[in-house]
Amino acid sequence: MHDGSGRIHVQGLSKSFGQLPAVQNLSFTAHPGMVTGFLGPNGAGKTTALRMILGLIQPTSGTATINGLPFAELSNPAGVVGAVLDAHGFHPSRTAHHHLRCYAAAMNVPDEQAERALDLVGLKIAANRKVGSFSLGMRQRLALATALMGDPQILVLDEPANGLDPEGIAWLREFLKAFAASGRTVLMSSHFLREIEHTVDRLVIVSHGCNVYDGYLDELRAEQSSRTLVQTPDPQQLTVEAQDAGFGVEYLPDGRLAVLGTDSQTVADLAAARGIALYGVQDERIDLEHLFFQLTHGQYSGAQPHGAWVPPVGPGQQPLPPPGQHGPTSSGGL
Ligand SMILES: Nc1ncnc2c1ncn2[C@@H]1O[C@H](COP(=O)(O)OP(=O)(O)OP(=O)(O)O)[C@@H](O)[C@H]1O
Repeated sequence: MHDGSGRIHVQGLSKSFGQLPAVQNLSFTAHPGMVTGFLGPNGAGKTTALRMILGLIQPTSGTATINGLPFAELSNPAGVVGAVLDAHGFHPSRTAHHHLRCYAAAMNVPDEQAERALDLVGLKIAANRKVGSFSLGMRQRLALATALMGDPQILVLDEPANGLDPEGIAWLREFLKAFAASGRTVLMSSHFLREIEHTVDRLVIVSHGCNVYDGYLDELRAEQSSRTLVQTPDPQQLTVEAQDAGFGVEYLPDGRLAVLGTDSQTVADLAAARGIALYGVQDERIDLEHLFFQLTHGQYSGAQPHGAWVPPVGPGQQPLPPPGQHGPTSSGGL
């Protein structure tokens, strides 16, 4: 159990490469005891921001601190932060075990840490195989094992699910949740919301280098207007009752009613109390993927829906405001 002090704090962080503003005025905090997802389309600036947090590149302006200090000033960096930015670059003829023992020597930690780390990431069975024969998913696990060698307080992971099969993704999810539940901190990037939506507690969404959302995933869901879709032989009466109860109502082309801002139980209770028959009632699932597309204002090429959904913001129009108080944290535009 860690003491809960592992905190990453990013304040007004910016980085330009020549004329290109890769990261613009980025601010957020990754808290202990939580998995924070750092989400954005390709090229949104995630890796650049993570590299600044880890002291690998200098910001153009702003600060990134870990436990209140820039990474370079941490007295025991491997014991504070374990990072995976890239699952390549292993020596192909070294075994996984040999690779980790080299790290153990470099980090001045006991060799047993190598076995422990391999065990933690489920690679013990491949400990004596040469890394050159590893799949991308196995390399991801080995990279994670390397990051865990110092028994760090904080994990910083750039696209850790890349190359993992569904079983590997499920394993990673449980691993990271357990890591955070022990009072430690996870900051993980992804460009694919569905991949991390069951893993993260908080979300920082970036687009074109700027924050467009910073808050809890549950709040993001809750702030979206929800609808309950209802099939009834008496839509007019249900409309009157729903409106009297303060809910908006829309008529759908298929004959159903959409009752706005409530849930199926409330609508069913309302109908039952007034003796209105219902043939079907269903909460509309909030499609976070569409929401992500909306927030990133079309920068997210991977979220292009299958021809059915049209982004709510057209060229030249103002972007829709992000939800609630977690709205735009930068005026840099979506
Ligand atoms: N060293 C560099 N020199 C010049 N431009 C760079 C450099 N590193 C990143 N960039 C540019 O900065 C922008 C942000 O890149 P970055 O890799 O941080 O995005 P990302 O969100 O991590 O994307 P991806 O999901 O594709 O990895 C991109 O336009 C990229 O081409």
